[in-house]
Parts: sequence; structure tokens; C-alpha cells
Amino acid sequence: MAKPFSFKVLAIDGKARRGVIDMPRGEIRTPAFMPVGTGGTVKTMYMDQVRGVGADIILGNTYHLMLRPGAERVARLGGLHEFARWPHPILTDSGGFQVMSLSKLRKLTEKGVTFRSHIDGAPYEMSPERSIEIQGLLDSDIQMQLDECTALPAEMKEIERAMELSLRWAERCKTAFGDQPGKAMFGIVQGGDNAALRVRSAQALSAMGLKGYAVGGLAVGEPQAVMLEMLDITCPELPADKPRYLMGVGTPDDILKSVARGIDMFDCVMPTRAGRHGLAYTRRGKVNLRNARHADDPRPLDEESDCPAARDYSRAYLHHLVRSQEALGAMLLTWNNLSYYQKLMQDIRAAIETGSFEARGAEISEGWARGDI
Ligand SMILES: CNc1nc2cc3c(=O)[nH]c(N)nc3c(CCN)c2[nH]1
Repeated sequence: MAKPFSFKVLAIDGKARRGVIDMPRGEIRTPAFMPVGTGGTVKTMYMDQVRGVGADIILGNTYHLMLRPGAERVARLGGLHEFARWPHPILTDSGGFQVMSLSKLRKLTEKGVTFRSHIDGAPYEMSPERSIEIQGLLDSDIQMQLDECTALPAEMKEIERAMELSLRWAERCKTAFGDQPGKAMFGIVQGGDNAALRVRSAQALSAMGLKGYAVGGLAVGEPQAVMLEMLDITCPELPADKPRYLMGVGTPDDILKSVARGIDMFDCVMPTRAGRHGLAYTRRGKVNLRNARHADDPRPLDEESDCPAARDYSRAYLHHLVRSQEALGAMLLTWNNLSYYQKLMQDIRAAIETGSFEARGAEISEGWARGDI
């Protein structure tokens, strides 16, 4: 690997950072939003469209790909980039979160987690070492440690146990990952909604000198205020010269407020999942195309957008597609939503560069509040 992994902070506005991650497969402009490509596909999108809306990196999932088509098979076929025809960076989640939220009959021990596939019930086990091995077979550029995400609300003792286990697993993942200059392994801060545990987790992970840090254990049902409070507590404990990735977040409002607290990377199924359910994200807020009020509306979603899905199709047509459950409905709305999310990130990056993040954020939020005429 010629080029090693590097992160540079180019501008700071308050606690918001504009940066760039440089990797052999390309650069990642931060703050960045990663479209979720769970099974090696960003559902209903061609990869050149995903690139076309401005995504620099997508997310893949160890859990899904190990079950189907299998990590060794993807490796035999040249790795995930070759398999899915996405030549740019890919971040893969480690599988722990997905095991706990999707699989059946799972058993968690110090060694790792054993579980049965939600697809065919076959038995599997996932240790920190196996998770890193699978992410290597996928040829993932940014690999996540195996962790245990505690569902909230939870007792402090339970949160503490999972946080400490995740720290031990971070050490094992660091050892298993070894020294791969062109790739990165990120640690994941746990600690639930408990300030002291969050600080302990962040400090212990920082001491491991990893290339990047995720804030996990959030967006699991807690109020936004609690999530933001945990960011206020956690971000200052993480190295300022390393990327910070808030896992599973979020709505456009979550993203604005989290960038303001020092987060650099996001992933969320919302834009893609909402697109498949008839929901459009626009600069004037959300539009539910299932609603009959759109049946005769000749206007596009956003005449000023540079995305054809937002500019060239009437709401009436989109309403028709959604009501008729036509595949094109999900395709156009997903395309619109990912385009809107990437435009939001582009606005955020530009605003931080010009020191106008707070004002621009207020303008963007007012656009949503004005609502869709
Ligand atoms: C939707 N909310 C949400 N919270 C998460 C926390 C973790 C978390 O604490 N750990 C890991 N490994 N993944 C998480 C994910 C999956 C991110 N694609 C989360 N998603």
C-alpha cells in the first residue's frame, strides 16, 4: 500500500471540524455521510449513482455478508469492492450490533458471541479475531472492533460490564488487525447514558492509539437530548487529530447537532429505508408521497435540486409509483434521499470552511420548519 491512512483537520468552527481522510482507495471528505450498503448493495441504487450523489464511502455489514454469500466466497471473488463494483473506500461494521438485533439463540461470552443465522438457523460463532478476519476477507478499508452495544435503558452494572468487555475486545481486535498502513481499525466507545462510563471507555480507547474512534451505544431509543449530552461528554476525551464516527445516526437534525459537537462521520439507514417506504427528505422537510394530497400535484420534489429524481418527476407521478408499489418509486425516492443527505453534508463542510456553520445550520433547520408547501 503506497499511501497510509491519514486524517487532516482543515478547518474548525466552534467544535465542528471540516477534515479529510486519505486512503489508498480515495479520500473521504468530512463531515461525511456513509450510505448503508448492508449486503454489498445500497438498496435500489446503482453504485455509480451512489457515487454520483457525492458519497465518498459506503458501509457494509460483516454479519450479513458472512451469512450470505460468505466472507471466504467474497474473498475468492476478489473482495467486496470487486464483488459490488464500488472501487472507493468501504467501512464495515463488526457484526456484534447486528447479531444482537437480528440473530436468534445468541450467547455472549468473554470469547465472543455464538448465534444462529436469522436466514437459515445455521450456528455461527463470532470472536473479535474472527470479526477482524472476516473484515479482512472483505478487504474492508475501515474495520470496526467487535463490541457489545447495550440497549437503553439499562442498569449501570450492565452498561459497565458491556463497556469493559468491549474494551477487552478492542485490545484483541487491535492485535488481530496488526499493522496494515493503508487500512484502519476503529475502536467503539460504549458506556450507555452514563457519563463516568463514557469517559472511562473513551480514555481507555484513546490510550490504545487507534486510527479512529466510533461512538457506539447511541441511537438505540434514547431521547436526542441524551444522545447529544453523551457526545458533549465523550468527544472531548477523544484525540482531536483522529476521526470520530457516530454509529447509526441519523436524521438531518441529528447530524447538524452532532457535527456541532465534533462528530466527523455518520451512517444511517434512514434515507434508504425511508425511500422504500414512500418518504422523501427535502430542504423543506419530509414529504410522504403515500399521502393522497400529492395525487394531482405537478410540481417536482425540489425544482432547484441537481438530482433528476428531485427535479424531473412530478409528485403526482411519485405518488402513483408509491401507491402502485412500483419498483421505480423506491428507486427514485432513495436516489432523492441520498442526494439530499449528501447535499446536506456538502453544505455543512462548506459552512465550516467559511466559519458560518452555526448560521447555516439555523437556516437549514428553518427550511425544514417552514415545511413543504
Ligand atoms: C440505528 N442506531 C444504531 N446505534 C448503533 C450502535 C452501534 C454500536 O454500538 N456498535 C456497532 N458495532 N454498531 C452500532 C450500530 C450499527 C451502525 N450501522 C448502531 N446503529
